[in-house]
Amino acid sequence: MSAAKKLFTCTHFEVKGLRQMKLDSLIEKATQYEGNVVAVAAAEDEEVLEAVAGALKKNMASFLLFGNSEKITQILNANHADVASSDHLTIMHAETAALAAEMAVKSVKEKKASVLMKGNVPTAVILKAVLNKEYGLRTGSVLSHVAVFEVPNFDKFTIVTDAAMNIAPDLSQKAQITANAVGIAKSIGVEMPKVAPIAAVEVVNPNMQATLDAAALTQMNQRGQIKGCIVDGPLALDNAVSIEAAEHKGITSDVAGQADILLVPTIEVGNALYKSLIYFAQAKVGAVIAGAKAPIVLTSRADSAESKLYSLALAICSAK
Ligand SMILES: CCCC(=O)SCCNC(=O)CCNC(=O)[C@H](O)C(C)(C)COP(=O)(O)OP(=O)(O)OC[C@H]1O[C@@H](n2cnc3c(N)ncnc32)[C@H](O)[C@@H]1OP(=O)(O)O
Repeated sequence: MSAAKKLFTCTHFEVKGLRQMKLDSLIEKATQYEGNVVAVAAAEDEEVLEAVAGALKKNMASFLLFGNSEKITQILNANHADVASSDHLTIMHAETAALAAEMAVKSVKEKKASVLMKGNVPTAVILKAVLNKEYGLRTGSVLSHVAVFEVPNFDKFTIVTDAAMNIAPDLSQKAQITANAVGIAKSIGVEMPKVAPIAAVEVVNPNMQATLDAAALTQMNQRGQIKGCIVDGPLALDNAVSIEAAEHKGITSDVAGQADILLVPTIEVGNALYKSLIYFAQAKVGAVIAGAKAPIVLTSRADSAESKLYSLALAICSAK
């Protein structure tokens, strides 16, 4: 597949005088890239095909749909007749979901596709295929979940990592998770992301591992071991995202109150933050797994169709 051509850089919208980052801008940006192909593993799923149809209508990418060809065709004809015979859709039959995952992963490995998307296949099955030593998409780095939020009343994207893959990362894994998130941030126009390793407090407490790791990550950043970003922590969530809260605590920091990336210490913190933003703050989100040979969209049934489209757009924007 030819390299995607990047033509579009603006990701801002002017909203009532406020320069606000909108996830819709990622859809617009994704349409400006050329030649992206998304391999969908076990595409026989109404909601996944709704996202595929939405992306096709916006000319975001071409799709290789692996799975039960009869069911895929039936769903497309019944619900998306307008795109069912699109030149940008290819259906490849697979007898089982596991085989569909393997075929989709192999198509990415063979550079026939630039993005992998999960369909009607358990997360563990597709991740096993991704991590397969023979045909998988390992790079030697940690794979991690990166979620980009548009939070009401916040004028920039808030990136949360890792809310869904790494359970209790150690310091080395946190450094790689940071690098993955920095790569995603840059792909959506955040040139020098500010990273806040989150803890319960903003001072080092030897009894709180999150604060020790945060301080070490800060030092690693200052010594050039974590590049392309500014890391400063530990920070509690309030002093990471609110300048007033940071000032109230007397924190002097390039990151406090302005964090682009919230690096959470464990999956529980990240998952609760992720879901709080959606359910309490009505935030919108797009997310990918980064760190593999290609970005991976792991949709879940709870995701809205809009969120699946944002995730696809994010994956396309970050595909190399
Ligand atoms: C945010 C909204 C969406 C959600 O709520 S999602 C729900 C919450 N998420 C989850 O439940 C998933 C949590 N994570 C997990 O269960 C596991 O870590 C995960 C991803 C399934 C992997 O676990 P296992 O399959 O048991 O893997 P394992 O530990 O036995 O390792 C097998 C080989 O894979 C490697 N591996 C595992 N995780 C990796 C990673 N993140 N990056 C890179 N490599 C990774 C691991 O090193 C091992 O390699 P090797 O065979 O020793 O060479």
